[in-house]
Amino acid sequence: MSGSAAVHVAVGVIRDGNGNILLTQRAKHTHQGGLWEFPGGKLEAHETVTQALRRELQEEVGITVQTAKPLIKINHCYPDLRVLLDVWQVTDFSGVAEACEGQAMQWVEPRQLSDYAFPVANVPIITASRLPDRYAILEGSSAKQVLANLERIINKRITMLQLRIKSLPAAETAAVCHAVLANCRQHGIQVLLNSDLLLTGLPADGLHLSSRALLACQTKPSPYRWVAASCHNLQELRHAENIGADFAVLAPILPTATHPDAQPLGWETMAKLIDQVNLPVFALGGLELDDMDRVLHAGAQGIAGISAFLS
Ligand SMILES: Nc1nc2c([nH]c(=O)n2[C@H]2C[C@H](O)[C@@H](COP(=O)(O)OP(=O)(O)OP(=O)(O)O)O2)c(=O)[nH]1
Ligand SMILES: [Mg+2]
Repeated sequence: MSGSAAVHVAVGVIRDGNGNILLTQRAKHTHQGGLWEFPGGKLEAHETVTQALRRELQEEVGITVQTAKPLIKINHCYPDLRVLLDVWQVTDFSGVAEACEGQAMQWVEPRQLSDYAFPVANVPIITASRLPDRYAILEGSSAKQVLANLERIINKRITMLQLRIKSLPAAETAAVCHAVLANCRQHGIQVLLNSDLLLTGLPADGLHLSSRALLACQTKPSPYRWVAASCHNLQELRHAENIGADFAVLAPILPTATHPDAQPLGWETMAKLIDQVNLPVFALGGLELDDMDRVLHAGAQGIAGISAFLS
């Protein structure tokens, strides 16, 4: 199968006003029959992906797409078929969803997606649909500064952050981590601890591997709700994918004052790298929130940043 051209499929992760996601069940006799899916279907000749998305979602679930943004692209080789799943997040639509082809249909909370049996190619789509489009990196050169930065991040309505404290004495680091975790819990922010922190027993939501820690892992560290990894090139991205990391952060995309010596990847290389892995990837380095649209269209999950969320 690997030699034949991939079947290009437009797929919609459709959300209602409460954040629930629409699932339908594939007909028994079809490819991957009986499994649950995000509605969508194959591009017809001369159709763009957004045209196909619009047509398929009208045909299958009777809705008219008003706003959609790219979520993730998955290249997957089934034993009998190679597919390119071009997944879009539908954030606004008109009409009431109905099962136009007699298929089973459900609105499902993101955390309940794991209760449904999907085609194997869908694993990173499910992860992507549970992740935000902004991932903050919380740092600071003193306890006071870390907490002040957290305050600004909270005001930006961030829902996920990486805690990366490098330069504080051990006792102060532990105290600050506890304070950050308590504050984040209160505000519904998920916290991933950077692997360099070397603190055990903290009630965090996940682990963020430095690229060095990533390359030292042969399997996904457990038990963590989220495992993320810092990557700078294709080798690291592939390694993150191979060990089953949930997502990666790719850097630096643009020149940045924090890493003046690092060679930026640029937009084109970033898009090419992301295209080669089936993994949600946040773009980091010199980006601002205004770049979000361009970042999403380059294939990324969203923007990661230190200063991007501090203004
Ligand atoms: N729509 C959709 N297709 C998926 C998902 N995951 C996954 O592996 N696929 C695969 C199954 C199929 O091989 C292909 C989608 O084809 P399809 O059967 O939906 O195509 P279609 O709606 O145009 O159907 P048809 O006209 O050929 O009957 O992609 C998913 O979440 N949604
Ligand atoms: Mg279909």
